[in-house]
Amino acid sequence: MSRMRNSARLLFPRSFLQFSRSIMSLPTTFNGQVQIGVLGGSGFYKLEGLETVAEVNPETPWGFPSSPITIAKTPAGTHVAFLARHGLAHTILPSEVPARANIAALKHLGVGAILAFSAVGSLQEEIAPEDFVLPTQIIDRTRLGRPNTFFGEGMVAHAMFADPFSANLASILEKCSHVLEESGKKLHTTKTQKGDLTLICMEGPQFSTRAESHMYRSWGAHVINMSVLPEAKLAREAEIAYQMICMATDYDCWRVDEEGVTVEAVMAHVRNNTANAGRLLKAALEEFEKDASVIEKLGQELEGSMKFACITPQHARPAATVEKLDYILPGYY
Ligand SMILES: CSC[C@H]1O[C@H](OP(=O)(O)O)[C@H](O)[C@@H]1O
Ligand SMILES: Nc1ncnc2[nH]cnc12
Repeated sequence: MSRMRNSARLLFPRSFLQFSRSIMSLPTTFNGQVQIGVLGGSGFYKLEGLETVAEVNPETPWGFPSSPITIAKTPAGTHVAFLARHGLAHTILPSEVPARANIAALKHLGVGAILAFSAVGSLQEEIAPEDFVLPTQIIDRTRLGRPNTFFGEGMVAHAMFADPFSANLASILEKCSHVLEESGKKLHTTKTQKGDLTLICMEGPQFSTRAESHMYRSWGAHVINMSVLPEAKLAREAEIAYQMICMATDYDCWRVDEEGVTVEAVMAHVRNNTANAGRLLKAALEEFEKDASVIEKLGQELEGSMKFACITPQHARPAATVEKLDYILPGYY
């Protein structure tokens, strides 16, 4: 036994062994209520600085999520669920992200509000790499038919999506802009911008051509990624308040004298962005905790909306579909 342990030491560094032991001993179920969900994007694969209380990997009616979900607790007792959108080792293409399973798993844990982090290209001069943006609008440029609804299979529903993000979540994040200012970066919001901030969601995985980048700018768009859809639509159907936090990594390819965007250029800013994302999240959680009713209200923001969004009369709803939807909207149909 001790010989086995010694040979493991030779193969793996002590820190790795300690890390895997701590993961192995975590509970794999969680029966409490998780209030906040966090989706980590490129470069943001784990939650730092909070006590981890469980790691779950639920099979939802739409399959398994992108990664196991880490459940952590703040010192004040708020539970936060963290999920890595592209998997822990970044193995999932934007078009392949199992967004339905991700959102369903978070909702089933009780999550009422999601903070979704994303690396984006900037389409405007004033949004510099490493600035953050709270978008208010989306233009859908996805092309490969990513599954974008929990409905179908005999049940038809149409969710309202005119304002795809949660203004209440955004206003809490706005109060934390000092976190970015302390490191010389900006948080761009409707207030700083004096109007909407539009996020283009392209299919990828290749970056845009220059002509596309110019076209998006002519549409008045501000930032571009490959991730917000269908995530935001599914959060809406699951009645979860959702806000994306865009972290600029590059100027895409509209600046004519500059090289086009590459993964290398993106990754050069990801480390600083992830550190700032952690700080912003910590400040936002503290902001939520100043008034317990804030989180409760966020969870109630969309409550009941999907009951009335379903147009299929009760007698025509297939039992199997109702059962599936019960996972995210229990007792609704
Ligand atoms: C690594 S550059 C392109 C990639 O980055 C963004 O991912 P995420 O939103 O998960 O941070 C973008 O949407 C693309 O998927
Ligand atoms: N320029 C860009 N286009 C699409 N997604 C991105 N993610 C980061 N930079 C991007």
